[in-house]
Amino acid sequence: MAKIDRKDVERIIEAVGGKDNIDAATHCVTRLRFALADEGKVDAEALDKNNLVKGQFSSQGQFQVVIGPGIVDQVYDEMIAITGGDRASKDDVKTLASKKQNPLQRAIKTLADIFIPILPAIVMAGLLLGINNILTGPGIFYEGKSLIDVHKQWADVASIINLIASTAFTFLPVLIGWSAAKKFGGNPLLGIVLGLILVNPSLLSAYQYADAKLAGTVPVWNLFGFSVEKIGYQGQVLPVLVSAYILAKIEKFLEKRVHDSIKLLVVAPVALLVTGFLAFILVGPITFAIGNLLTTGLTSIFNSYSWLGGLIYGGFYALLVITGMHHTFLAVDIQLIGSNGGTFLWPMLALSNIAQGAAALAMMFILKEQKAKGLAVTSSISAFLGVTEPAIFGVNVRHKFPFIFGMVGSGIAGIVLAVNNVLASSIGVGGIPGFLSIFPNQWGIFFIGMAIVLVIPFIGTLLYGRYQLSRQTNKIEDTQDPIVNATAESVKTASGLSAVIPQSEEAMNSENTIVNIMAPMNGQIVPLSEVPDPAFSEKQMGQGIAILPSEGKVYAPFDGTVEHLMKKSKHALILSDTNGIQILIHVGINTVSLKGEGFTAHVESGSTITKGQLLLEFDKERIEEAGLPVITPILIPDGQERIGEIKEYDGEAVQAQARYSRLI
Ligand SMILES: OC[C@H]1O[C@H](O[C@H]2O[C@H](CO)[C@@H](O)[C@H](O)[C@H]2O)[C@H](O)[C@@H](O)[C@@H]1O
Repeated sequence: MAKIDRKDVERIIEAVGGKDNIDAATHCVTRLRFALADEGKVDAEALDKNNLVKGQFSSQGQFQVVIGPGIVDQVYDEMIAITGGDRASKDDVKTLASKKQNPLQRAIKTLADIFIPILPAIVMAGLLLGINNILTGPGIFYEGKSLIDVHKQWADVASIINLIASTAFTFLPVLIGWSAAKKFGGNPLLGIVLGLILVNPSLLSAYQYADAKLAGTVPVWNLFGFSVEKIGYQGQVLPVLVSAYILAKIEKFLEKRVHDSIKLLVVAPVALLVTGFLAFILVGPITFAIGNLLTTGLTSIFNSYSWLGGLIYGGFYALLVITGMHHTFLAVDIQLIGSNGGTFLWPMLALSNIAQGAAALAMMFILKEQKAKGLAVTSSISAFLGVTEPAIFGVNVRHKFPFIFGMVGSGIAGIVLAVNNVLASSIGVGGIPGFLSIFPNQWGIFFIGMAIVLVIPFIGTLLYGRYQLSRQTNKIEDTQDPIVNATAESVKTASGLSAVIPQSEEAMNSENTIVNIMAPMNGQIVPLSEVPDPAFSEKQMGQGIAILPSEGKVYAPFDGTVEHLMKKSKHALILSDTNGIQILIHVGINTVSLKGEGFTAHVESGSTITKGQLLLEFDKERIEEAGLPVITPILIPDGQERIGEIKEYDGEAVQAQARYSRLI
């Protein structure tokens, strides 16, 4: 194990602004992760000059100093010894780091954190409302009449479906109250009660408010001569969000101050009473007005510049998905439905899903490798059903042009929808089933949009992909590697690159020792530059390749030893072969945050391994569900002086067969 110079560690501490600038520090298998009080104090130049530092960058409020596998834990230990600081967990650093985000970033994240947990309930309700739309919409099956007008025996079936479906929307403040109270650190049960208070049936429903206001029949409470409107907040987002924040604050305030013996009697009743009064007197009326103002503003912008709005939202929605910001718009959709009875944003979301699916599907005809083809098909089906991450991260972004064609198709369809003011009556299942949530009288135009997002991304991707493929094939024929030709059988693959399968390992031997490292997993080999993490893509720690795994298994690429397996998270392994050559296998990106969930290790640090042995299993779906890329960098960390040259190969990875690199 390499020895580190304490002075270098001291210089790192100095370069990140000194001990006092470090709020918390932790490390993963490759880097130190800091929550710094002031990132402005970082001396990037000094870090660059430091012998231990391979790279540095800031992401989501965390400052990361790339050290490399094998020594990062030593550097961390030394740093803790020097600073006398506490060892922090990754969560501590994350929490502190999130405090470094600017208010807008924090607000976006808070909204997403509140709405993601309630998404399944809303989507289920939207799907059922869609079925109800089909049963009750006139003109779908019969001229001017609905299905239940003609087949009256179905009327009550539709009525029950409607009741089940509309419940989640009618009582939406209850769902938001639960999720928001949890997020703000309060008691979720009190959040539910708060939501129930805001939609209590004895209040005038928000849906009837506008008519009652016109008729002058809005009921009021008289509080010592002061009138408070007795209205509910059905379908509203802001009143319950703000009230839940106040509730959690009061609750936490009381929790700290009230004696344990009377907590039950005091905390919840006082917190709810104060919040309830504030909600009806102040928060409700103000936020109700703000919510309506925002939706009126957004609607009038879309009415005035509908084509531009459609182009921007439709075109860039898939980019929002990449950043995870898309869930924030759920709140806007819900507010639009609550205030206007329909949302013009959600139909574009549904078509954007289809566009990315169509582009991924076209890749099935471009890619040659069977597993990559399989991924293209399955991920496109998922996108057609409303979940696009597998298509976006697994196929489209990786090849870039399918993603762009998806955005182009979706932008054009967005214009068509926006100009025709196509509305969704609810949040439904995105993608193709999305039509169920569109008002049936607008299905025609929605289906035109659907045709656009099927045809443009599909044809565009197919034609451009074929053109690119033929160009690359020509290039390969001109520039084949003579060493490879002399010793191995070259196979042209989907990406037009060369995957090399050696005829025999002996055939590769020369005077130098050649270490052939076999692929540790099945999948598609891609260049490190495609890994969405600069520590890997910029080769800050070493050379190597990345594999898009087709299954969740890591095998031993050679005979040797497990030098290190991340104990808790199990997401990364350092292996060394019998010559002492070390490699790092890092399953997915930021998967350390899963804390081992979805990972099963079959070896431990120090285990002896034989080529082809199953080392680790991971649940690809679990990683993708968490919104994390499953792409797996495999590195030969820098600093191994015995290594002369590293050759990297591209193409299909077949565990223990396809050679992905050799060291001379
Ligand atoms: O916002 C409502 C929609 O939410 C989901 O879709 C969105 O989030 C997915 C997961 O991040 C993402 O894959 C998809 O592209 C987004 O549109 C849900 O799957 C949809 O059914 C729902 O309408």
